[in-house]
Amino acid sequence: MSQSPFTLQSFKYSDDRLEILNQLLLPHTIEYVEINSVEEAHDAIKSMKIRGAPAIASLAALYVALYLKRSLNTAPAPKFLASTESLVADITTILDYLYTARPTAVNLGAAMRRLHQALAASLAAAEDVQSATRRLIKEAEDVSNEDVGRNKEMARLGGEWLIEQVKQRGGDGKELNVLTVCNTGSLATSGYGTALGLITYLHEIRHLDKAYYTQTAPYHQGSRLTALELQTLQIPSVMICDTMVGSLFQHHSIHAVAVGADRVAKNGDTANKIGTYNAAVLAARHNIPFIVVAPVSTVDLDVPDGSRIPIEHRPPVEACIIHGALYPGIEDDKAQAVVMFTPKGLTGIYNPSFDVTPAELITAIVTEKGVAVKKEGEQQFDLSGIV
Ligand SMILES: CSC[C@H]1O[C@H](OP(=O)(O)O)[C@H](O)[C@@H]1O
Repeated sequence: MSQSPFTLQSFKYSDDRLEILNQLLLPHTIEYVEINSVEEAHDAIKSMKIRGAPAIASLAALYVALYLKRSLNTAPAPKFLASTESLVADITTILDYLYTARPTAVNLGAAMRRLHQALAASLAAAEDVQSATRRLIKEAEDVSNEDVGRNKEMARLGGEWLIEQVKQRGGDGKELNVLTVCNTGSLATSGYGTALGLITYLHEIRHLDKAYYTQTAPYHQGSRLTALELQTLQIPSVMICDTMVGSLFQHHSIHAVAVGADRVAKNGDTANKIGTYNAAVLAARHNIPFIVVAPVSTVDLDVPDGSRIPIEHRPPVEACIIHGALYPGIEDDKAQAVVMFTPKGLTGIYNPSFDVTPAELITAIVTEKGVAVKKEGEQQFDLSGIV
């Protein structure tokens, strides 16, 4: 259950065990860490040992499932399993705590809300505590189980849409070059990925020439994580520094930019990894389609536009350090290093983790339900029909 067939799995889950791949140690060290308490789950998300909007939602939900399964197997039963009401009280505290781990990615909030709703349904149906617990375990596991299937669907829909777009622009739709930002692959999801899933799909159907990706400072999701995923999948790829997007567009034929999302507002404004907005501005300047690929659960109809999306600011020190391995000697796991490349004691550091790309710069928003485009002459999307 919830075991991904992919080489790089952001987590492993079984009936009595939940482990995450510590992404702070990638790409040089593959180390899975057990998650055994709500504090460890919260810390893993907050410290970005696990990251990526869908992956953190899955991890939080699976922690709840694990906690409940272990509790059912404990003798004597823990006090909170005395009644459905005490179950609701206990789990509500856990859900509300996990929800605070990271603020921008709406998937985490949506997953926690989904589990709140399962509890409410159990109360409304006057279910006994055993039934309510089993309902909640299933709902929590479904959060993760549903992810891979929908990722494959949006990858296919987005890939086919792009091929058609390129043909309409006079190309043959083959040998496509696609730029992406950050990491949106198996490491950011329960498997296959969103924007990186689209790129993988194009590769699988032999329509991809190369995947380009930005290093994505300061956490370096591109150079540490996307690089590893593309290498593992043997997808031809080229890494660029974040500052090179304009140069890439001037000197190479790039057919699309495909990115993931942490939250998409009702009008299509999209919060994604810092640097996404830069790429979108440059894509518009070069008339390159800019595609957002994200599950429906990333669309937040309660937020009318991007100005209302909460933007996480990471600790300043994270913009001053790089995780890696000592060079030379990168074959040695013990050579893991965190290097500070700014003067000690530096102050005045701006470190937002996300930016918001306005809908007017986005060509298409791809979800598992379809490809949304703006109506002729309009600057905003109407996403009300897809959620
Ligand atoms: C598959 S969506 C991944 C999404 O998460 C990233 O953020 P972070 O690494 O900070 O969790 C980024 O914005 C990606 O698009």
